[in-house]
Amino acid sequence: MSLPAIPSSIDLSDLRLDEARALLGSDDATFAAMDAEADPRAYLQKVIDGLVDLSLKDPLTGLSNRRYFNAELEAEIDRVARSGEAALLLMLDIDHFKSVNDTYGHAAGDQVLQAVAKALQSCVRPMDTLARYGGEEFAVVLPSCQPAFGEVVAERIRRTIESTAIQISPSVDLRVTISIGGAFALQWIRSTTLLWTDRADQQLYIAKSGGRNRLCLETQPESTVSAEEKSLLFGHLSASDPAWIELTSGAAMGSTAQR
Ligand SMILES: Nc1nc2c(ncn2[C@@H]2O[C@H](COP(=O)(O)OP(=O)(O)OP(=O)(O)O)[C@@H](O)[C@H]2O)c(=O)[nH]1
Repeated sequence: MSLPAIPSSIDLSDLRLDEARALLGSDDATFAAMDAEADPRAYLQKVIDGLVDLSLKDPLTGLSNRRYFNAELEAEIDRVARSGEAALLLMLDIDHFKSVNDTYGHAAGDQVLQAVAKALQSCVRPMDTLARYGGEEFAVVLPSCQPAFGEVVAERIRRTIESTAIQISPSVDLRVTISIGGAFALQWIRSTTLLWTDRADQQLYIAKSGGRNRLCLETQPESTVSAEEKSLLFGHLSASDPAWIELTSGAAMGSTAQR
């Protein structure tokens, strides 16, 4: 098999199917017989890494893509249903982005998307998942996020974007704003990614129609688990047990809505 020159990074659009099939079909003896300089194993590994990246990341911004984000959201729903911890989903949409494209061109629009993605990354914790959700819309899920903290983070994001100068040419710096809608996970209840994102999207809609460059967070929904259900779930704990005190306190069940 003749191997292509081994590039330092793989552009998957250059990969020919017969080459990929030959590499995948190679056994150890074939690899051993190949020119050591060409290092087909490294090439194959780069192809695999490239395919994994492609399936999980948005190529323009390098953020997680929607597919990966939805899987993370699903996992967070599961975690919240089991632990009752607070978790916040934020949907973020650049304001009047069409006019950036219309005025400065699509390439400049792409630069703005990349700059916004970078700025957003600087505002979130490593444990948060940030994604390009589509077009000019981003999403972030924040595990272990109490309402007061969520509001602070969302406001920090809004201000960071507003104050970021984006250089699209040597003489043009742009500034854009972002609208943010947020919704907390339903604690102790297994919801769906669709219902959760719908609730956050409704808040985003309110932020947009309220004038843009603002955030709207849904108040944390009351837990629908009654005191009786709680005692069935955690009845094995005594009332003086610290775990019971934590579980039945407002902080654990998120019964108060803070804005
Ligand atoms: N440059 C660039 N533009 C994109 C990309 N994806 C979507 N868009 C553009 O994003 C724009 C979205 O426009 P609208 O949905 O009208 O929203 P908007 O102008 O931001 O207005 P509001 O959201 O209501 O504030 C459209 O012009 C799309 O072409 C992309 O990958 N690159």
